[in-house]
Amino acid sequence: MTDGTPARGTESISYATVTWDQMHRDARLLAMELMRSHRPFRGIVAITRGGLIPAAILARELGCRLIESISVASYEGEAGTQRDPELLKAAEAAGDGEGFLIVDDLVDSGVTAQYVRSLLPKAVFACLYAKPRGRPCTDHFVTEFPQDTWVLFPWDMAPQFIAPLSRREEA
Ligand SMILES: O=P(O)(O)OC[C@H]1O[C@H](OP(=O)(O)OP(=O)(O)O)[C@H](O)[C@@H]1O
Ligand code: HPA
Ligand SMILES: [Mg+2]
Repeated sequence: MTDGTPARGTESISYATVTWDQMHRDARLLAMELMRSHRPFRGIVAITRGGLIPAAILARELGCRLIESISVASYEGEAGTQRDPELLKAAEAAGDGEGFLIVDDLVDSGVTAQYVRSLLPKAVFACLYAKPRGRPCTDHFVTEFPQDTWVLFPWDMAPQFIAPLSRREEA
């Protein structure tokens, strides 16, 4: 797309918006599920950049103070085409992942999750949102979106003035 709006592939795509409030609520729901189903985690590994905000909320709720990060790049360009994941920074403090929780904002194709899991095979993986193809790659998630829907996160949006219908030339 010429305006920079992301679209994976050439197929038509719908958009779903996620607000800060919604993300916060979903992260708290995820924290409740994780508290119910796991022993306390030694630490959290946030997948940058999208995983950083959910990781901060989960760390607060779960009482985790050891936060590691892992940086992986796989999407590029305005069209958002995906290439093989490239490791920009490893999660050295997490070893093989034993006792750690890996956190990301969403799983789409599952490529990022699969790659990070291969590096930290003993960690639990959690994210807020999942699309059908990525769903098997996560142990926990809160909400599913259709595969052909692009999720617009709050950091990708800004409130904008919009003219009333009566003032729009082509209303
Ligand atoms: O399941 P996948 O198809 O691999 O897609 C999911 C990944 O894509 C996005 O990150 P992106 O690589 O765009 O980088 P960012 O987090 O830095 O925005 C998102 O935050 C996930 O990490
Ligand atoms: O739907 C999405 N939204 C934002 N970033 C993404 N990265 C992969 N899929 C998505
Ligand atoms: Mg990401």
